[in-house]
Amino acid sequence: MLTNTIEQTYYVIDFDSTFTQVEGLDELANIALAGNPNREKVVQQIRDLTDAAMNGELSFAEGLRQRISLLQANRSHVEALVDFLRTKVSDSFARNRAFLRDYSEAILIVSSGFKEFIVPIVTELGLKEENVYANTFRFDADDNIIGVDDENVLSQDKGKVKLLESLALPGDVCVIGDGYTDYELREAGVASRFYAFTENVERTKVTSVADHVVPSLDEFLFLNNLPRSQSYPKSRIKILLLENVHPVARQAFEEQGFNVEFLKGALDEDELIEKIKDVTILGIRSKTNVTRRVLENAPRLIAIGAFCIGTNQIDLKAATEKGVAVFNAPYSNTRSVVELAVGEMIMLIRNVVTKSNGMHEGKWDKSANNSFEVRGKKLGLVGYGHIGTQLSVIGEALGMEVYFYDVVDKMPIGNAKKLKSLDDLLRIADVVSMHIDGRKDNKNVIGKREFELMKDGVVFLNLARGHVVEVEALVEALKSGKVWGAGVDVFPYEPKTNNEPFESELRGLPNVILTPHIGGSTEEAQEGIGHYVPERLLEYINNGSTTGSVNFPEVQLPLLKGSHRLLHIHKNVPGILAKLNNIFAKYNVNITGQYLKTNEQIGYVIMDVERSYEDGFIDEIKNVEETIKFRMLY
Ligand SMILES: NC(=O)C1=CN([C@@H]2O[C@H](COP(=O)(O)OP(=O)(O)OC[C@H]3O[C@@H](n4cnc5c(N)ncnc54)[C@H](O)[C@@H]3O)[C@@H](O)[C@H]2O)C=CC1
Ligand SMILES: O=C(O)CCC(=O)C(=O)O
Repeated sequence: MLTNTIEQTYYVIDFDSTFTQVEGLDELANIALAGNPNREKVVQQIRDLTDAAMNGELSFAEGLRQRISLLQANRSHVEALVDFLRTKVSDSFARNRAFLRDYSEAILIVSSGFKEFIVPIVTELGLKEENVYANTFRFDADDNIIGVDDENVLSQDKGKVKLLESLALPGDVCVIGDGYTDYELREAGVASRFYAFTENVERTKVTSVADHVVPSLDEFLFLNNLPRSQSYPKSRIKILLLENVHPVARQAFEEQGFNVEFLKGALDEDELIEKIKDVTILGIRSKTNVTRRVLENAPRLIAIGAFCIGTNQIDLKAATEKGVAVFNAPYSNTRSVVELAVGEMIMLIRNVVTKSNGMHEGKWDKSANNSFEVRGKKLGLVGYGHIGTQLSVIGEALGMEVYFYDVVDKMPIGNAKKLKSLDDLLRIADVVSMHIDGRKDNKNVIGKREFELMKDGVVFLNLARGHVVEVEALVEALKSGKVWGAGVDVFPYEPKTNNEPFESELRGLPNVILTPHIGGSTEEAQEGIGHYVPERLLEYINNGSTTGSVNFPEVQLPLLKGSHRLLHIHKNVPGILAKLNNIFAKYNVNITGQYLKTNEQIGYVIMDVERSYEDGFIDEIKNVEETIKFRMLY
């Protein structure tokens, strides 16, 4: 019985598919009918009856009667059900057990399920047995379930309404549930608000009549300013994933309760500006340009994940100025690019492309003319980073002499030879392969002059970025025979989606392999990237760590335990830490951990503080003049 008579708020919470992820009776049938050849059919019949009752399409009492008669369950099945339900408590309820415990006086479980399985589950999370209102089974002498307690109003139509009327709770009542019978409490006036709970199941008939739709208990607690385990509900954090990133990425975010939008193609600047307004995390590959204009229209954006190596499509300077951390996958597709380059090089030197094209036109040209081995040839790598060095190793294993040129002094791997200038490399190589990054300065690194320096009949590969090679010059060099064959994977303009046609002067030229920017597009690479980038982003969102960021100072933070973590990103000018520390002193806030890292543009200060502090403290921190972004985690 409720003993609390003070005017207060009562939280009436449904059990099946709200407190737990599943419907108790459906699962009981599943357990009881194990081994029965008709199990699937009967369980489905029970599910249909549950759904019809939850949607308000079938009288509740009739639905319950029919379900019980289909069950064929006994007491031991109920015990097995309790064990199963322990593993099926809704995630947001499990993580908010402190709220359940601290508000247990005010929380009522009102369910048309059964006390035999509800009470053990909810009391383990701190609720009170006397606050559970539900049906009870009737058993026969052999412990078989033969019916329900018909006297209990909850086994009748409008049972929840009748119960709440009889309780006459002395305060405001709000209801959280996934079924129409939960809404009926609001409709009947015994509750002032109905929150449709959609973490496990979403019924349009129910959500359409709700005062609020809450995808998790966190959202409910946030809306009602109640104590909660998450400072900000994840369901409110929008993640926009573009360019068909691997499904494991989407799953990683959804599993943690984030609100994910997934698009197959890229967006142009205006489309992205429209979409990004309420986005907190953006995921892209190489085709979406994140310009300063885009960033200026992204007030909530805290991080960008480039699901690839290159980050030249992102205005990194503007991102840093706006306090947006950028992460990439620096080596997950390295091997895929290298393998494609090796394959293309062999096909071109061996003259396979021309022969294959000829065969498709009916030409049988069996001859060794212009077909060579790669063994003993000189491989010239422009750019000796992750990809260049991998290709260096494989080139050597194929018996090639490897030469490289890099703007940075790099250690040669194996017997590779470092050359002092690009010109030296172009003069010596039989195969020139581009592996430099896509920074702006690298526009047209290879143009007419550079092709002229190359050996006659050179093989040329560009799997780096389209703009590093002047396409007209390459076309001319191919037509003149200076370049014998080319493999091109990247282009100055690339179609945004697979529906857009590909236009290029390179189309139709013989001995040219054209691929649609798929150097990194293998199942292995994409899955690897799909795991790697979300891990970095989630560490940043949940913990503040910036490991692997390409534009933020790197900070690897300990897990947050018990404190509040303040994350302050500011312009890197002298005196900010002193200003922050003065505010801490003024409010007498105890700091349990403090970390600071800077780069040329920004400073990133992380402060772990004890949970209790006066109003005004956080506002003062946010209002420090040089603040770019501020976040708080707990
Ligand atoms: N086709 C595709 O699908 C893929 C293309 N890429 C492209 O390949 C590029 C290289 O990738 P990684 O090797 O992982 O990058 P990395 O950053 O490890 O290596 C790039 C190297 O190029 C050097 N470099 C830059 N500009 C140069 C110049 N003008 N002359 C000589 N050296 C220069 C750098 O010092 C660095 O050593 C990426 O930036 C990306 O644009 C990467 C993955 C897939
Ligand atoms: O797979 C992609 O979309 C882009 C691959 C790429 O160019 C990169 O990783 O830099």
